[in-house]
Amino acid sequence: MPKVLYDVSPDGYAVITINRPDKLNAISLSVVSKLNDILDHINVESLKFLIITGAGSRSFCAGGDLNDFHGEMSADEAYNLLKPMQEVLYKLATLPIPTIAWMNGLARGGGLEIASACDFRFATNAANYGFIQGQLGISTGWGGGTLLYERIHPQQAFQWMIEADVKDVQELKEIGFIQKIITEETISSQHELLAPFLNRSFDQMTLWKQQRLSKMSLDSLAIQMDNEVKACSQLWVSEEHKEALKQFFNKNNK
Ligand SMILES: CC[C@@H](C(=O)O)C(=O)SCCNC(=O)CCNC(=O)[C@H](O)C(C)(C)COP(=O)(O)OP(=O)(O)OC[C@H]1O[C@@H](n2cnc3c(N)ncnc32)[C@H](O)[C@@H]1OP(=O)(O)O
Repeated sequence: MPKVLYDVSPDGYAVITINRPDKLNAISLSVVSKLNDILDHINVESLKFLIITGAGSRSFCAGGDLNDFHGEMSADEAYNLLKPMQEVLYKLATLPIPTIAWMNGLARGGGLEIASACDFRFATNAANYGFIQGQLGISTGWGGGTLLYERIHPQQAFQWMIEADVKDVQELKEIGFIQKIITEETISSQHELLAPFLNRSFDQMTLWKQQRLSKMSLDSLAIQMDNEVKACSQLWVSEEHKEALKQFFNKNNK
């Protein structure tokens, strides 16, 4: 099965599905390349909005695949490893149509960076969500910290990064990270959460997205996201990060 699925609905929206449910939809390097390819070829003129989700009911995305995103390397090598996914997130964040992260299950680390790249986040109440990079001795490596500051109050973003805790949907709602709680997970044109998006015209959706993007300084966004990758690359080689990876692999007997 393809690791990323792309489906276009006749009702005028598209769905990207990260399709590695047995690995909690962790982002491998091959997933990065497929996401990049899809975003480069989306026919935005024929779409009202784009959804990104994860396959299965357990996980939206457990972050970077630690089998691919690890190993003895220099800070420069870590930068080269992280940078392509940062570029994917920049493309997602600046797509000319609205985007929704359909958080069908848990999210960790880079999974929340993907969600932060989207304009809207709808999350299931049956899971929990953590910007846990702080626990791993690193910072956000794909530019998602910069994006988080665009989505919620800076004080809340700052605190979440430092505390690196796992939150439930009520907490996410309180800090304004998610807009809706999903109780019926299947994505369909009949879903009540999608009705307001489907009832608007193509031109309305594009215009409102343009308006939203005009409130962000895109050049500065690109620079800040790149700086974030550089900063994470420096932490990548720290003993704290190596120790955190060792614990994951010990637990999973890898
Ligand atoms: C690298 C980029 C960086 C960034 O820029 O932000 C990050 O994304 S850092 C964050 C990376 N992600 C994590 O650290 C989360 C790792 N996963 C977990 O801690 C746990 O899986 C879980 C999310 C707490 C769920 O635990 P549990 O219910 O016990 O499930 P398992 O651990 O058994 O996982 C099932 C299955 O999935 C594999 N898996 C899960 N997460 C990843 C991952 N990030 N990379 C690779 N593989 C992952 C896990 O190994 C299991 O596979 P099998 O052993 O083959 O069954």
